[in-house]
Amino acid sequence: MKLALKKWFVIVNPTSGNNTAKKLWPEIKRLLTHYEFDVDYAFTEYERHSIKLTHKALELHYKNIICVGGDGTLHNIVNGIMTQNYFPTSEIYVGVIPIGTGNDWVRTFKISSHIESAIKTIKKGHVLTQDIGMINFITGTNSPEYFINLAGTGFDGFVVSKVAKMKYLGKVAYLIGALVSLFSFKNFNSKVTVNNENVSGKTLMILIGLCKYSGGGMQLTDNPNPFDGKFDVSIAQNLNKFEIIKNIPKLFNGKITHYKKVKTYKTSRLKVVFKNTLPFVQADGELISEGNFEVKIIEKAFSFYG
Ligand SMILES: Nc1ncnc2c1ncn2[C@@H]1O[C@H](COP(=O)(O)OP(=O)(O)OP(=O)(O)O)[C@@H](O)[C@H]1O
Repeated sequence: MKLALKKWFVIVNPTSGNNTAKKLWPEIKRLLTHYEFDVDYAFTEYERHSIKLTHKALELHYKNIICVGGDGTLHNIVNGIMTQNYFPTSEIYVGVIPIGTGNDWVRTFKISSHIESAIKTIKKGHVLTQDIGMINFITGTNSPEYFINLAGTGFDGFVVSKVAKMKYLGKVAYLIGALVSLFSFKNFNSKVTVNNENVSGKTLMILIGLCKYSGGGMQLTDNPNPFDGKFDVSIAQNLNKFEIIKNIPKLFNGKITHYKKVKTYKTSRLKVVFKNTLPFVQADGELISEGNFEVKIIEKAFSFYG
């Protein structure tokens, strides 16, 4: 078997950032060579292909992976890392060259969206190891889904389903997606079990955060720390359309968590049970499924250059 410990495997999602990754790849490759990275690479050919490419890279003993794409590509690489048995997950090192629409995860760590600066960050070789979230659906046969940034359900998942069709608009797609969703989304009934407390009733959305930003720069959880072994959870209760519109600036400046109908928690696990309707569940901006679920933290599971 090929031993590739000092080589880098680059996973390129050509569709990221409205297909800009494909156009930028020759320049990225040139810069990687300039900074003396010894790379092999593969383009993703279909949705979630990064999971399989990650498995393949690890099978070939590449422990250094570079993600060229957005939050969705990184999410899939994380799911590839968490579902393999070749190496302990924290001993696999990921570098990110952000070419997405939202690029939310990198904002927390101030990894630049400028290609050469992002490559320099990887070259510096400074490794951080953060916590990962694991979602298990209680009903159905879904295998666990892992997330690195933020998972959510309700209005949040509904917006993600709308945004998927409008990413050609760029970062503003998230805000427009939220406004469009206002007219069709209905609050749902849920019971959230968190820190031995049951929070029941009409709910707008439930957010489970590890890092600070989502939805193209929104700050929806109170004070997330990806290294403290805890999620920052926000439960937005029965907000009406007027209250949502009034609070739009607070979605971006982080003050939404201070609103009277938003409850916040720090916890390492929680359970969400729905009554009647089953809203979409999203993880790192990717729609994953519907249904009752449990979430727990896996401490210090993901290592990256930052
Ligand atoms: N070859 C492909 N064809 C179609 N979809 C793909 C392909 N490769 C990957 N994907 C899917 O593309 C989706 C979006 O990728 P990604 O999130 O990286 O870009 P983005 O949406 O522009 O960025 P962001 O999530 O930061 O806004 C992912 O769900 C991934 O599964």
